[in-house]
Amino acid sequence: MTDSPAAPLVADLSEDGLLARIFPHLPRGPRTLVGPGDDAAVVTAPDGRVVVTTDVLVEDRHFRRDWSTGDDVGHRAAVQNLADVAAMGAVPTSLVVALVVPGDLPADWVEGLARGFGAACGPHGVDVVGGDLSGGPVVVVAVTAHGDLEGRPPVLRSGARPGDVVAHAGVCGTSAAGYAALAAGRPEVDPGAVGDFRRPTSPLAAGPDAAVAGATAMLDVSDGLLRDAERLGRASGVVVDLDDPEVALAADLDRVRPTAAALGADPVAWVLGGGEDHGLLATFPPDVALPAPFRRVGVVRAPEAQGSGVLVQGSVPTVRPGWDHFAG
Ligand SMILES: Nc1ncnc2c1ncn2[C@@H]1O[C@H](COP(=O)(O)OP(=O)(O)OP(=O)(O)O)[C@@H](O)[C@H]1O
Ligand SMILES: Cc1ncc(C[n+]2csc(CCOP(=O)(O)O)c2C)c(N)n1
Ligand SMILES: [Mg+2]
Ligand SMILES: [Mg+2]
Ligand SMILES: [Mg+2]
Repeated sequence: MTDSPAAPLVADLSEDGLLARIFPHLPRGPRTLVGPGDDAAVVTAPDGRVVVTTDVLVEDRHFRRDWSTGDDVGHRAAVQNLADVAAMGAVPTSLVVALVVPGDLPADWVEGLARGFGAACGPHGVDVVGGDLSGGPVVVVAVTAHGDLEGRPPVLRSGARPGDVVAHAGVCGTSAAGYAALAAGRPEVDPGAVGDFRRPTSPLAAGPDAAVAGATAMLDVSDGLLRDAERLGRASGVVVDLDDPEVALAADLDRVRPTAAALGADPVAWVLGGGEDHGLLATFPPDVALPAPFRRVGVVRAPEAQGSGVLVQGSVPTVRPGWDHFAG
């Protein structure tokens, strides 16, 4: 299939030929003054400030080509970057996409990747305004995202104060369940979770909504609830004390429990330590009505003897806290 003329490999095309297959899939709206095709893009920045963030996906580290299509990887790469913009309380506006592909990759895979970006960005009015293309030994997708604070102050990781309510929007543990099902060679155990692993959805509108409601700190949960809550706690110099997960995260636990039972895994470890769901974790002053779909998952406490970080019901968590590329 891969060597038929109808399905060319990347190596059968020129750079310009590959770009010609990518460009038609990229969303383009009125914010973009100069889009793909020139030396750089030009976009509007009405606020006078620009939110900018970058995240990379590496083949066999973040995705496997026998587990995910090009469309899936494009979608995931877009969402994980859009979630970082939303986590600042901003509205995502545009992306640039740097792509490394091996010559033996089917060109259709690259076109699917562009389509995945379009599918994830288009509905949010986010434009893909440019990028870069290189050959290399494995697929690498590096995305830079921009966002608009619409006149509001950014919501940092460092603003949580003792007494604040800790709240989460989105799901916890579903992506980990999907990953585990794929890793066990049993994707049929939970096709929905496998779908969420391949194409996570982030509650992007909840970021600006949290900012408007007065969120004191926020981040997206990319590496696991415990690890990211700990980051927020340390950045703020406080303790994020999560409520009993069996109560606060009952819906997430119920969602993955049958899959965990089928695979002999611990659902609490997935919900507290699984990453790549890209929900938003935020803190709010205690008198604030939580904007939908945020739900309370804990409370902020002053640091005690153990310093800042994360606890579960006042105790040091016992499950693996989440993903770290270099530590266990
Ligand atoms: N190579 C780097 N050079 C400069 N700053 C970096 C580099 N890598 C990460 N950072 C910065 O460190 C901070 C933490 O980065 P990190 O990637 O952990 O956050 P994230 O993108 O929200 O999470 P994740 O990548 O796990 O989804 C960010 O402010 C990021 O810009
Ligand atoms: C093939 C394969 N193996 C393992 C995983 C799990 N995984 C990889 S990176 C990461 C955290 C977020 O990364 P980052 O911090 O870089 O955004 C997680 C949970 C996967 N997705 N695919
Ligand atoms: Mg990052
Ligand atoms: Mg983040
Ligand atoms: Mg990370």
